Amino acid sequence: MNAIIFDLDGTLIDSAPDLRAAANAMLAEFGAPPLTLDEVRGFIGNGVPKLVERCLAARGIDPAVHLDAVARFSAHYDVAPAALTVLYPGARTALQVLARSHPLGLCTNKPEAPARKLLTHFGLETLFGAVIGGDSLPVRKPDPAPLIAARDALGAAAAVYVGDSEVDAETAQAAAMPFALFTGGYRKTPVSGIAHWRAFAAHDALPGLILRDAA
Ligand SMILES: O=C(O)COP(=O)(O)O
Ligand SMILES: [Mg+2]
Repeated sequence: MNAIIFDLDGTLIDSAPDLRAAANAMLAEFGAPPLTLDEVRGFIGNGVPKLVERCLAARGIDPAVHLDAVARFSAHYDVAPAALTVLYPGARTALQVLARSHPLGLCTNKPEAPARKLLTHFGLETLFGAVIGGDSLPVRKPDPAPLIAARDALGAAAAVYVGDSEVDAETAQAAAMPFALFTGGYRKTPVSGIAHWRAFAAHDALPGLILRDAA
């Protein structure tokens, strides 16, 4: 049975407001003014260390404080990652429908602890047979290893990856998996420039999109 593996931020959940809140709390500790939601949204996709690096650069803060800044960001984010975060409309139903016939996995660049906390918050943790975060392995997406690890953990020979970003498309390609692109997430470039097998703008369409070949 083919597995279906999901990205998290910008694919299942709109988490940018909480990431922004943690980023701005961290920046305030360095005496820097806040970033807008659009700015922070544009920094998401390559994991927390990269997000923090981009925040520091945007505010002209010395990159030498990076490690300290990552710890400060995580201290803010990890206590309440779901305060302002919502599931995309239709995401829960789509997951429930797909879980009836396929093993589901999660492969995100978000660290594993807050990723699991978010799944639990939304009551989704039992739907996922494998959860790989950005700190679960020594490498993160776009390296294909985390995606392959999620597939292997599900005991599946093949899988489809569902994500929202250029990084996800590159990861799926490197792992030789078909990629379904959610067009309403945090991508930075036009859909036409992102290699994909299928694309969807609303989660209600996802089960049909994936199951139509699956029989
Ligand atoms: O943490 C990030 O930067 C992005 O997380 P994602 O891989 O779930 O989109
Ligand atoms: Mg994403």
